[in-house]
Amino acid sequence: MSTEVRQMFSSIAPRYDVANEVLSFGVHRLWRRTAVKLSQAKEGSHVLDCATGTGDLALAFKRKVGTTGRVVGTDFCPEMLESAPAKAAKAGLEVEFQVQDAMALTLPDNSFDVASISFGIRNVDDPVKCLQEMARVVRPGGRVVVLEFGQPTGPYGVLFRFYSKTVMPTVGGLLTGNRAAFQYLPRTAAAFPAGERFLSLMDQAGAYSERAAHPLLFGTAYVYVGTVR
Ligand SMILES: C[S@@+](CC[C@H](N)C(=O)[O-])C[C@H]1O[C@@H](n2cnc3c(N)ncnc32)[C@H](O)[C@@H]1O
Repeated sequence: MSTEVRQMFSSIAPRYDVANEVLSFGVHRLWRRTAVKLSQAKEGSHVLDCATGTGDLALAFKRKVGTTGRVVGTDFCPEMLESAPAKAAKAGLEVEFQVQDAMALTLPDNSFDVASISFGIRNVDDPVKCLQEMARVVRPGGRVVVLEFGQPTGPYGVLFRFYSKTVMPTVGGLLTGNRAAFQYLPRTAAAFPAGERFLSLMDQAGAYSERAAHPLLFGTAYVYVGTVR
């Protein structure tokens, strides 16, 4: 499974940012800023962004933690990481990027104030293991922040499902040449536990003293925040 996921991201990597910008109408930027705010990261904080892809959330964190802070962005797909260092350099931000599997990080215990993952946790083979691993590298009292799609309900939900099932595969396919990836991504978003159901995964991880779900845009996405025991 993870080999297939890696290959899929590898094939869309060069056009990932364009597709993300177009398909989200730029809203992903606002959601990332909300995730950074809810993490309570501050000047000087040490942050790990898992499944960082092309690095957008890592860059948003670096803007927050400043030159005295440290941000490490990791992903298990080297092709997704390829454009990240140049993006960081262009923005004048110093961020380290490493190839790492979010379920088996080769980083020491308690070495970060915050660990994050955006639109990545639904792609890992074992989300509970990933939540444990992220908590392991965060100091007690630090935070794990997850940004992930939800399943909005009501009339907006109907519209959103239509958009995900028809517009996304067509436009994503045209932009990246991989229509199947843009069928897979909304399909996994529709099936992945959201809201209270995701909070139970955080409980199963057994690593958090507190956890909360913050819905964004009528539940189109959520920011989940866990305080590490
Ligand atoms: C939809 S992209 C999100 C990228 C980025 N975080 C963002 O918000 O744009 C999902 C990313 O998760 C990565 N990924 C999936 N499973 C992973 C794992 N087990 N370990 C590390 N990265 C993983 C993929 O390579 C891909 O870059």
